[in-house]
Amino acid sequence: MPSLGRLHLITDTRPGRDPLAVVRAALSAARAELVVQVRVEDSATDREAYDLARRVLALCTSYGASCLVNDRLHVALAVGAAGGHVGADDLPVAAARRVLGPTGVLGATARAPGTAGEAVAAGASYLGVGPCHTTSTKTGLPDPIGPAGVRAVVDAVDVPVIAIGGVTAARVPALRAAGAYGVAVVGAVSAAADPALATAALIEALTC
Ligand SMILES: Cc1ncc(COP(=O)(O)OP(=O)(O)O)c(N)n1
Ligand SMILES: Cc1nc(C(=O)O)sc1CCOP(=O)(O)O
Ligand SMILES: [Mg+2]
Repeated sequence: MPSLGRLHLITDTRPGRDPLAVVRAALSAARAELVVQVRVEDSATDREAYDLARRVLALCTSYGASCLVNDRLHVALAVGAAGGHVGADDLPVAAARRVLGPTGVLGATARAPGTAGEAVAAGASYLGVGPCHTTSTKTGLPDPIGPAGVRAVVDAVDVPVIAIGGVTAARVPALRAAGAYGVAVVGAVSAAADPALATAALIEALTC
């Protein structure tokens, strides 16, 4: 399995966004250090998800970066992405592992040590852990767990923990100190005035 990048950019496909332009800008700054997770609205069709994933994968490939697909593992397989990410409303982790096979990158959402351990035992190769801070990108989430919540999961598992939810470059040091291997962001890059500059700041915070 290839080594996992530390900065995961999740596509923002809410109305009025231009996810491909943001991905291009982020790749120009982070290059092979970036993982792009293609995430579409639940209302998007499989064809829309497939078309976006195909385009994102082509961009990632030209920079040596990895591409994952959120939720829709058949789309991940169809485009030839490196893997996918599942959460509580998606395929169970063990089923997702069967779909992706033994070498696919499989992320699973975990919010507490118990479920984190179960996800790893079922075949997750990394965990998305959060929400670390308040986010305006997704509704219906539990209260933020903060760096201490991330630390609790890190201490329980032996796979990389990717902290998610309200992550900014300024918040990265505390998350790293809590043991996070990397971070996943939507707004910190997608809503930035200069997405390339925002990506560079996140990479600097993750690698300094
Ligand atoms: C890296 C990472 N962590 C968590 C999530 C959230 O996944 P999930 O809980 O399935 O929620 P949706 O993103 O599908 O709404 C993620 N996508 N990536
Ligand atoms: C898609 C998603 N999942 C989360 C979780 O905690 O499971 S938080 C989140 C949104 C992350 O966006 P932003 O970086 O703009 O806060
Ligand atoms: Mg999901």
